[in-house]
Amino acid sequence: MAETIPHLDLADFTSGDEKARRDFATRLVGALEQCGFITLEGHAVDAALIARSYEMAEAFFNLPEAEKRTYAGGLRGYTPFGREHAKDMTVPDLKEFWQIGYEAHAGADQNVWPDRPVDFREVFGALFEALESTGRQLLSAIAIGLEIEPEYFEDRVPDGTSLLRLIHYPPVPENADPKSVRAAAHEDINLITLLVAAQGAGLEIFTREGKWLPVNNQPAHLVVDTGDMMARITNGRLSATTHRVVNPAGPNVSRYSMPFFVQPREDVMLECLTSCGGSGDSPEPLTTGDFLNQRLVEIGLKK
Ligand SMILES: O=C(O)CCC(=O)C(=O)O
Ligand SMILES: [Fe+2]
Repeated sequence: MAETIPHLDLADFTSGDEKARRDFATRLVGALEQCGFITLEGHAVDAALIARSYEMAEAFFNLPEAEKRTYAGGLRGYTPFGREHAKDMTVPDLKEFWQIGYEAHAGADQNVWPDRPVDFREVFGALFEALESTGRQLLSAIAIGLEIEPEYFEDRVPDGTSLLRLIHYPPVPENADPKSVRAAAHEDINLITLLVAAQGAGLEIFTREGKWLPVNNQPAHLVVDTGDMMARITNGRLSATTHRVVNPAGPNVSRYSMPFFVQPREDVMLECLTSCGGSGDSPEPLTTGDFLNQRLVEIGLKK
């Protein structure tokens, strides 16, 4: 892999003719195969909405700890500092976060909304919608690039378990365990992640050449990567690239980021795609719900 992350323009897919769409799909799958990460322009997530979302996230995380904790306890809503850890890590990540899912999702996990700041629901409802529609376009391009039915993901993802996560990494506390970092090395769990460019450096990916490469993308671009569910259904063709968020090298200030984790409905089988089989050693099919439960226990979010 080159020492830069491949960059694509989604407008080639959303506004292009048939050939441009197919080219985009081929380039997207190729870039994800080679690097596991891309940066993306030409998407539907408006720069003003991103700026407003960061203001809103900052206002929420500035609320008193006791107030934030009234929204804790489930997968959606608030997760306090020091709860989640990367798989196989003993020390927690240095972050707190808030999660939002599909309003129409059936089942126990339902959205919660804080009383303050006002407009929180409106702003993050709009951000969820913009990321959700961009995610659907990317999945449809991936389906075309993988030569499966273009509607494959469209039939499995809407109203499912996808989550928008608003993360606050506070200044690193003086008494933090020296081994803990903002986000320890991990692979994402889901099909794809759309990451709204963080304010401030810190994200690094582990390249296929075995080096940590900082991600320095422009604020208006999204960072997109593939997770373990995608690796599983493509039998490793689109593998999940390890990444981390390192502690600040300069001033010890807060960092905010907003990943949108795209994943299917609970009952959807994670089984090898017809175009990716053949080696005879593809992973056992498993439901999305079972896979998620297993991973949420491993990272300390479920007992
Ligand atoms: O904060 C970031 O830039 C990345 C966060 C991340 O990798 C994750 O939440 O899975
Ligand atoms: Fe991640």
